[in-house]
Amino acid sequence: MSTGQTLVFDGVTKHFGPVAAVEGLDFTVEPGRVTGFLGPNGAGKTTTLRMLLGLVAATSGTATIGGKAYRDLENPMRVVGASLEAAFHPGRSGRAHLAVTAAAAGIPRDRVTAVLEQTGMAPYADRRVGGYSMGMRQRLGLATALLGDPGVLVLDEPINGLDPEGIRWIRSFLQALAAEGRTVLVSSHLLSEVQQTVDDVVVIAGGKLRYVGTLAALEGTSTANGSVVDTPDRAVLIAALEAAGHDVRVEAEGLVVELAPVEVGRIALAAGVALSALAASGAGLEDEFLALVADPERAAEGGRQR
Ligand SMILES: Nc1ncnc2c1ncn2[C@@H]1O[C@H](COP(=O)(O)OP(=O)(O)OP(=O)(O)O)[C@@H](O)[C@H]1O
Repeated sequence: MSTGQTLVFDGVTKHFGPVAAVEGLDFTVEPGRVTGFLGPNGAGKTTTLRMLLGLVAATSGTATIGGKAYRDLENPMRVVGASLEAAFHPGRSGRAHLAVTAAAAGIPRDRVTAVLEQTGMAPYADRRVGGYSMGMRQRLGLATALLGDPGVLVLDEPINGLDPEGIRWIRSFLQALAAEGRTVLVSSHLLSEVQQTVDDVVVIAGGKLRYVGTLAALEGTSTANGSVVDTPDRAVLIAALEAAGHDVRVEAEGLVVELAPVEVGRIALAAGVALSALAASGAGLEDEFLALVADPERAAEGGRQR
Protein backbone atom coordinates (compact mmCIF):
# COMPACT_ATOMS: atom_id res chain seq x y z
CA MET A 1 0.00 0.00 0.00
CA SER A 2 1.14 3.58 -0.54
CA THR A 3 1.38 5.66 2.63
CA GLY A 4 -1.39 7.88 3.94
CA GLN A 5 -1.01 11.52 2.98
CA THR A 6 -2.24 14.74 4.53
CA LEU A 7 -4.86 16.54 2.46
CA VAL A 8 -4.59 20.32 2.64
CA PHE A 9 -7.39 22.62 1.51
CA ASP A 10 -6.07 26.16 1.38
CA GLY A 11 -8.55 28.91 0.57
CA VAL A 12 -10.40 26.62 -1.82
CA THR A 13 -13.09 28.52 -3.69
CA LYS A 14 -15.37 27.61 -6.59
CA HIS A 15 -17.81 29.90 -8.32
CA PHE A 16 -20.13 28.65 -11.05
CA GLY A 17 -21.02 31.95 -12.69
CA PRO A 18 -22.88 33.89 -9.99
CA VAL A 19 -23.16 30.82 -7.69
CA ALA A 20 -20.51 30.69 -4.95
CA ALA A 21 -20.57 26.90 -4.50
CA VAL A 22 -17.51 26.82 -2.23
CA GLU A 23 -15.96 29.81 -0.50
CA GLY A 24 -12.49 29.96 1.06
CA LEU A 25 -12.27 26.51 2.67
CA ASP A 26 -9.22 26.01 4.92
CA PHE A 27 -8.78 22.64 6.58
CA THR A 28 -6.53 19.58 6.66
CA VAL A 29 -7.34 15.90 6.73
CA GLU A 30 -4.87 13.65 8.51
CA PRO A 31 -3.76 10.08 7.82
CA GLY A 32 -4.61 7.29 10.26
CA ARG A 33 -8.06 8.73 10.95
CA VAL A 34 -11.49 8.60 9.42
CA THR A 35 -12.72 12.12 8.68
CA GLY A 36 -16.38 12.88 8.04
CA PHE A 37 -17.01 15.63 5.49
CA LEU A 38 -20.49 16.77 6.39
CA GLY A 39 -23.05 19.24 5.20
CA PRO A 40 -26.63 19.39 3.98
CA ASN A 41 -27.55 18.87 0.32
CA GLY A 42 -26.01 21.58 -1.84
CA ALA A 43 -23.44 22.53 0.84
CA GLY A 44 -20.59 22.13 -1.63
CA LYS A 45 -19.18 18.75 -0.57
CA THR A 46 -19.07 17.16 -4.01
CA THR A 47 -17.64 20.31 -5.60
CA THR A 48 -14.88 20.38 -2.96
CA LEU A 49 -14.01 16.71 -3.50
CA ARG A 50 -14.04 17.23 -7.28
CA MET A 51 -11.50 20.04 -6.88
CA LEU A 52 -9.28 17.77 -4.75
CA LEU A 53 -9.43 15.11 -7.45
CA GLY A 54 -8.70 17.51 -10.31
CA LEU A 55 -12.16 16.97 -11.85
CA VAL A 56 -12.99 20.67 -11.71
CA ALA A 57 -10.62 23.64 -11.50
CA ALA A 58 -10.78 25.82 -8.38
CA THR A 59 -11.63 29.48 -8.94
CA SER A 60 -8.93 30.20 -6.34
CA GLY A 61 -7.04 28.37 -3.61
CA THR A 62 -5.44 24.94 -3.69
CA ALA A 63 -6.30 21.42 -2.60
CA THR A 64 -3.30 19.11 -2.31
CA ILE A 65 -2.57 15.47 -1.54
CA GLY A 66 0.73 15.05 0.29
CA GLY A 67 1.70 18.53 -0.94
CA LYS A 68 0.88 17.86 -4.60
CA ALA A 69 -2.05 18.78 -6.78
CA TYR A 70 -3.85 15.71 -8.13
CA ARG A 71 -2.68 16.44 -11.69
CA ASP A 72 0.95 16.32 -10.52
CA LEU A 73 0.67 12.83 -9.00
CA GLU A 74 2.67 10.29 -10.96
CA ASN A 75 0.45 7.28 -10.30
CA PRO A 76 -2.78 8.87 -9.09
CA MET A 77 -4.74 5.64 -8.55
CA ARG A 78 -1.97 4.31 -6.33
CA VAL A 79 -1.98 7.46 -4.22
CA VAL A 80 -5.67 8.26 -3.97
CA GLY A 81 -8.71 6.11 -4.58
CA ALA A 82 -12.07 7.78 -5.02
CA SER A 83 -15.64 6.60 -5.38
CA LEU A 84 -16.77 9.92 -6.84
CA GLU A 85 -18.98 9.80 -9.90
CA ALA A 86 -18.31 6.13 -10.37
CA ALA A 87 -19.97 5.40 -13.70
CA PHE A 88 -20.43 1.72 -14.39
CA HIS A 89 -21.30 0.30 -17.80
CA PRO A 90 -24.56 -1.53 -17.03
CA GLY A 91 -23.83 -4.37 -19.42
CA ARG A 92 -20.45 -5.12 -17.88
CA SER A 93 -19.86 -7.40 -14.92
CA GLY A 94 -18.32 -5.98 -11.77
CA ARG A 95 -15.20 -8.01 -12.48
CA ALA A 96 -14.96 -6.66 -16.05
CA HIS A 97 -15.40 -3.07 -14.82
CA LEU A 98 -12.54 -3.53 -12.38
CA ALA A 99 -10.37 -5.27 -14.98
CA VAL A 100 -10.85 -2.44 -17.51
CA THR A 101 -10.13 0.21 -14.87
CA ALA A 102 -7.04 -1.64 -13.64
CA ALA A 103 -5.68 -2.12 -17.16
CA ALA A 104 -6.15 1.59 -17.98
CA ALA A 105 -4.18 2.55 -14.85
CA GLY A 106 -1.46 -0.07 -15.29
CA ILE A 107 -2.55 -1.90 -12.15
CA PRO A 108 -1.81 -5.66 -12.05
CA ARG A 109 -4.79 -7.94 -12.75
CA ASP A 110 -4.47 -9.77 -9.42
CA ARG A 111 -5.67 -6.62 -7.65
CA VAL A 112 -9.12 -7.22 -9.19
CA THR A 113 -9.55 -10.48 -7.30
CA ALA A 114 -8.11 -8.92 -4.16
CA VAL A 115 -10.54 -5.97 -4.06
CA LEU A 116 -13.52 -8.19 -4.94
CA GLU A 117 -12.68 -10.32 -1.90
CA GLN A 118 -11.99 -7.31 0.30
CA THR A 119 -15.36 -5.71 -0.39
CA GLY A 120 -17.43 -8.90 -0.23
CA MET A 121 -18.23 -8.61 -3.95
CA ALA A 122 -16.71 -11.90 -5.08
CA PRO A 123 -20.08 -13.74 -5.16
CA TYR A 124 -21.58 -11.09 -7.48
CA ALA A 125 -18.48 -10.33 -9.54
CA ASP A 126 -19.74 -12.00 -12.71
CA ARG A 127 -23.23 -10.51 -12.69
CA ARG A 128 -24.01 -7.51 -14.88
CA VAL A 129 -23.72 -4.22 -13.01
CA GLY A 130 -27.10 -3.16 -14.43
CA GLY A 131 -28.74 -5.68 -12.09
CA TYR A 132 -26.81 -4.65 -8.98
CA SER A 133 -28.54 -3.33 -5.86
CA MET A 134 -27.55 0.08 -4.50
CA GLY A 135 -25.47 -1.67 -1.84
CA MET A 136 -23.61 -3.73 -4.47
CA ARG A 137 -22.91 -0.55 -6.46
CA GLN A 138 -21.53 1.06 -3.33
CA ARG A 139 -19.25 -1.90 -2.75
CA LEU A 140 -18.13 -1.89 -6.37
CA GLY A 141 -17.34 1.85 -6.07
CA LEU A 142 -15.27 1.07 -3.00
CA ALA A 143 -13.56 -1.84 -4.78
CA THR A 144 -12.68 0.53 -7.65
CA ALA A 145 -11.23 3.07 -5.20
CA LEU A 146 -9.12 0.32 -3.61
CA LEU A 147 -7.70 -1.04 -6.89
CA GLY A 148 -4.41 0.87 -6.67
CA ASP A 149 -4.06 0.02 -2.94
CA PRO A 150 -3.92 3.77 -2.27
CA GLY A 151 -2.96 5.48 0.98
CA VAL A 152 -5.79 7.99 0.56
CA LEU A 153 -9.48 7.15 0.12
CA VAL A 154 -12.04 9.78 -0.82
CA LEU A 155 -15.55 8.36 -0.67
CA ASP A 156 -18.69 10.28 -1.58
CA GLU A 157 -21.67 9.15 0.52
CA PRO A 158 -20.37 5.55 0.82
CA ILE A 159 -22.96 4.54 3.40
CA ASN A 160 -25.96 5.74 1.40
CA GLY A 161 -28.10 2.81 0.26
CA LEU A 162 -26.48 0.13 2.42
CA ASP A 163 -28.61 -2.20 4.52
CA PRO A 164 -27.92 -2.47 8.28
CA GLU A 165 -25.48 -5.33 7.82
CA GLY A 166 -23.71 -3.35 5.07
CA ILE A 167 -23.53 -0.28 7.30
CA ARG A 168 -21.96 -2.30 10.10
CA TRP A 169 -19.53 -3.81 7.64
CA ILE A 170 -18.43 -0.51 6.07
CA ARG A 171 -17.97 1.16 9.44
CA SER A 172 -15.43 -1.37 10.59
CA PHE A 173 -13.90 -1.57 7.11
CA LEU A 174 -13.22 2.19 6.99
CA GLN A 175 -11.81 2.15 10.51
CA ALA A 176 -9.52 -0.73 9.58
CA LEU A 177 -8.25 1.21 6.54
CA ALA A 178 -7.47 4.20 8.78
CA ALA A 179 -5.80 1.93 11.35
CA GLU A 180 -3.41 0.85 8.58
CA GLY A 181 -2.33 4.49 8.34
CA ARG A 182 -4.48 5.51 5.38
CA THR A 183 -6.24 8.84 5.06
CA VAL A 184 -9.98 8.22 4.86
CA LEU A 185 -12.31 11.09 3.91
CA VAL A 186 -16.01 10.23 3.82
CA SER A 187 -18.77 12.62 2.82
CA SER A 188 -22.30 12.44 4.18
CA HIS A 189 -25.25 14.75 4.66
CA LEU A 190 -26.10 13.04 7.96
CA LEU A 191 -23.88 13.17 10.99
CA SER A 192 -25.78 10.28 12.55
CA GLU A 193 -24.85 8.11 9.55
CA VAL A 194 -21.10 8.47 10.14
CA GLN A 195 -21.08 9.22 13.86
CA GLN A 196 -19.98 5.70 14.78
CA THR A 197 -17.23 5.70 12.16
CA VAL A 198 -15.42 9.03 12.16
CA ASP A 199 -12.67 10.42 14.36
CA ASP A 200 -12.66 13.92 12.90
CA VAL A 201 -15.38 16.09 11.47
CA VAL A 202 -15.40 18.86 8.87
CA VAL A 203 -18.78 20.58 8.54
CA ILE A 204 -19.65 22.91 5.68
CA ALA A 205 -22.87 24.70 4.78
CA GLY A 206 -23.59 27.18 2.04
CA GLY A 207 -20.07 26.55 0.69
CA LYS A 208 -18.43 27.76 3.91
CA LEU A 209 -16.60 26.01 6.69
CA ARG A 210 -18.66 25.71 9.87
CA TYR A 211 -16.63 23.35 12.03
CA VAL A 212 -13.33 21.50 11.99
CA GLY A 213 -12.32 19.32 14.90
CA THR A 214 -12.65 15.95 16.52
CA LEU A 215 -16.02 14.27 16.85
CA ALA A 216 -15.35 14.11 20.60
CA ALA A 217 -15.01 17.90 20.77
CA LEU A 218 -18.25 18.35 18.84
CA GLU A 219 -19.95 15.92 21.22
CA GLY A 220 -18.64 18.03 24.10
CA THR A 221 -20.57 21.01 22.74
CA SER A 222 -23.92 19.26 22.62
CA THR A 223 -26.15 20.89 25.13
CA ALA A 224 -27.54 17.99 27.13
CA ASN A 225 -28.77 19.82 30.20
CA GLY A 226 -31.72 17.89 31.51
CA SER A 227 -32.58 14.43 32.76
CA VAL A 228 -35.09 11.71 32.20
CA VAL A 229 -35.60 9.83 35.42
CA ASP A 230 -37.95 7.14 36.66
CA THR A 231 -38.75 5.32 39.87
CA PRO A 232 -41.48 3.09 41.26
CA ASP A 233 -42.12 5.95 43.76
CA ARG A 234 -42.91 8.70 41.27
CA ALA A 235 -45.05 10.75 43.66
CA VAL A 236 -42.24 10.91 46.22
CA LEU A 237 -39.61 11.91 43.66
CA ILE A 238 -41.86 14.52 42.03
CA ALA A 239 -42.54 16.05 45.45
CA ALA A 240 -38.81 16.09 46.28
CA LEU A 241 -37.84 17.68 42.93
CA GLU A 242 -40.60 20.28 43.20
CA ALA A 243 -39.63 21.07 46.79
CA ALA A 244 -36.13 21.77 45.46
CA GLY A 245 -37.65 24.24 42.99
CA HIS A 246 -37.65 22.16 39.77
CA ASP A 247 -40.59 21.66 37.45
CA VAL A 248 -41.29 18.05 36.52
CA ARG A 249 -43.06 16.83 33.39
CA VAL A 250 -44.46 13.33 33.18
CA GLU A 251 -43.73 11.93 29.72
CA ALA A 252 -43.88 8.50 28.12
CA GLU A 253 -40.17 7.87 28.76
CA GLY A 254 -40.34 8.94 32.43
CA LEU A 255 -40.11 12.14 34.46
CA VAL A 256 -38.41 14.97 32.58
CA VAL A 257 -36.65 17.69 34.52
CA GLU A 258 -34.31 20.53 33.52
CA LEU A 259 -31.55 19.45 35.87
CA ALA A 260 -28.33 17.50 35.34
CA PRO A 261 -28.53 13.77 36.18
CA VAL A 262 -26.05 14.08 39.05
CA GLU A 263 -28.29 16.66 40.77
CA VAL A 264 -31.40 14.55 40.20
CA GLY A 265 -29.53 11.60 41.72
CA ARG A 266 -28.64 13.67 44.82
CA ILE A 267 -32.22 14.76 45.37
CA ALA A 268 -33.48 11.18 44.92
CA LEU A 269 -30.90 9.92 47.39
CA ALA A 270 -31.83 12.53 49.96
CA ALA A 271 -35.50 11.60 49.53
CA GLY A 272 -34.70 7.90 49.90
CA VAL A 273 -36.11 7.07 46.46
CA ALA A 274 -34.71 4.15 44.47
CA LEU A 275 -34.32 4.99 40.76
CA SER A 276 -35.20 2.62 37.94
CA ALA A 277 -33.77 4.91 35.22
CA LEU A 278 -31.68 8.07 34.98
CA ALA A 279 -30.27 9.55 31.77
CA ALA A 280 -29.18 12.88 30.35
CA SER A 281 -31.57 14.50 27.94
CA GLY A 282 -31.44 17.65 25.83
CA ALA A 283 -30.06 18.53 22.44
CA GLY A 284 -28.16 15.56 21.07
CA LEU A 285 -25.29 15.54 18.61
CA GLU A 286 -27.53 15.53 15.54
CA ASP A 287 -29.36 18.60 16.89
CA GLU A 288 -26.00 20.26 17.45
CA PHE A 289 -25.03 19.45 13.87
CA LEU A 290 -28.29 20.86 12.50
CA ALA A 291 -27.88 24.03 14.55
CA LEU A 292 -24.31 24.33 13.28
CA VAL A 293 -25.30 24.17 9.63
CA ALA A 294 -28.27 26.48 10.16
CA ASP A 295 -26.54 29.23 12.13
CA PRO A 296 -23.07 30.46 11.11
CA GLU A 297 -22.71 32.52 14.30
CA ARG A 298 -23.09 29.55 16.61
CA ALA A 299 -19.98 28.93 18.69
CA ALA A 300 -18.62 25.47 19.35
CA GLU A 301 -15.73 24.92 21.71
CA GLY A 302 -13.01 22.40 21.08
CA GLY A 303 -13.05 22.67 17.33
CA ARG A 304 -12.24 25.47 14.99
CA GLN A 305 -15.37 27.18 13.89
CA ARG A 306 -16.19 29.65 11.15
N1 LIG B 1 -21.60 22.43 -12.59
C1 LIG B 1 -22.30 23.27 -11.83
N2 LIG B 1 -22.84 24.40 -12.35
C2 LIG B 1 -23.53 25.26 -11.59
N3 LIG B 1 -23.75 25.11 -10.27
C3 LIG B 1 -23.24 24.01 -9.69
C4 LIG B 1 -22.49 23.04 -10.43
N4 LIG B 1 -22.10 22.05 -9.57
C5 LIG B 1 -22.60 22.39 -8.36
N5 LIG B 1 -23.27 23.57 -8.44
C6 LIG B 1 -23.92 24.27 -7.29
O1 LIG B 1 -22.98 24.38 -6.26
C7 LIG B 1 -23.59 24.17 -4.97
C8 LIG B 1 -22.90 23.05 -4.25
O2 LIG B 1 -23.21 21.81 -4.88
P1 LIG B 1 -22.53 20.42 -4.47
O3 LIG B 1 -23.05 19.38 -5.39
O4 LIG B 1 -21.07 20.57 -4.35
O5 LIG B 1 -23.14 20.21 -3.01
P2 LIG B 1 -23.16 18.88 -2.13
O6 LIG B 1 -22.81 19.32 -0.75
O7 LIG B 1 -22.32 17.83 -2.73
O8 LIG B 1 -24.67 18.50 -2.17
P3 LIG B 1 -25.38 17.06 -2.35
O9 LIG B 1 -25.26 16.39 -1.02
O10 LIG B 1 -26.78 17.46 -2.68
O11 LIG B 1 -24.67 16.37 -3.47
C9 LIG B 1 -25.05 23.96 -5.26
O12 LIG B 1 -25.71 25.19 -5.13
C10 LIG B 1 -25.06 23.47 -6.69
O13 LIG B 1 -26.28 23.80 -7.31
